[in-house]
Amino acid sequence: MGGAAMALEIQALSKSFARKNGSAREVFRDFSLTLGEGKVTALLGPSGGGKSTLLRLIAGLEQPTAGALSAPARRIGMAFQEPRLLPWRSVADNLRLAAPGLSEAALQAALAAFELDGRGADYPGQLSLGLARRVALARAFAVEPDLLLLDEPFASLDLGLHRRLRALLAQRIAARAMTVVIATHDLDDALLLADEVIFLGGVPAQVEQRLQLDMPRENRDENLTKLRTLAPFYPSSPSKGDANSGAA
Ligand SMILES: Nc1ncnc2c1ncn2[C@@H]1O[C@H](COP(=O)(O)OP(=O)(O)OP(=O)(O)O)[C@@H](O)[C@H]1O
Repeated sequence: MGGAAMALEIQALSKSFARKNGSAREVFRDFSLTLGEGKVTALLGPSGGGKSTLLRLIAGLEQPTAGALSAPARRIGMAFQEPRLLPWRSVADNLRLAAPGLSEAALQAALAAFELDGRGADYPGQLSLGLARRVALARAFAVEPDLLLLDEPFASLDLGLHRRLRALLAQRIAARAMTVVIATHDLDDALLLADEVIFLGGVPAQVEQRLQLDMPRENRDENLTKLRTLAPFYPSSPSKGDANSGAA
């Protein structure tokens, strides 16, 4: 296991969508990026900038218009912007369907990791958005991924829930060796979770900046104000001005 091993190589990738008027929306043109094995990468950028599209391309859910993505054969765990649980299946069955062969002990551990003890028999319709997001994350981990793709995993949660879930995710990331890509527009998410932050911008999207974060993850909460100064060009999320990100 070499430190320089590549988890994912994106070479000269282009992706366009057809607009209703027939013109093309060019999301990526000749876009190249290499992500390191076992690293946590945050993709940061404005809404509509191409983050979800890039995750979907990496996952193989979308095909590039041109260019190539090379990734070793791997198990992919993914949590989408919307939790996308199967509504007619219990929480436990949602996990079992994603991870066939999941033992009962592993199922319970996956639920417990996201504070879902006792929720296995619930149905998605009974869950708040915060709980549904926890289930979506537990499901992504249940597959024991070596590539974990997370698209705005805390979107639309109030600040307290956002922080709590982020802290739980940080614990799970620390506990398992895997390559992680998190799309977010929240600078604090990136600063608290990532080994590297990739700032995307422009149309078509380009890498505007790359920021390596060497500080141990467990020390970042108390240093968040300092960490934010590493990206003075990127606005902190409104309503998240205080330094205490509440990992407790
Ligand atoms: N299936 C699609 N058909 C047409 N256009 C699409 C499709 N998917 C994405 N787009 C367009 O591609 C652009 C990038 O969208 P994308 O969802 O990747 O951005 P994003 O950075 O993830 O934004 P957000 O945070 O709002 O999800 C947008 O202009 C979007 O309208």
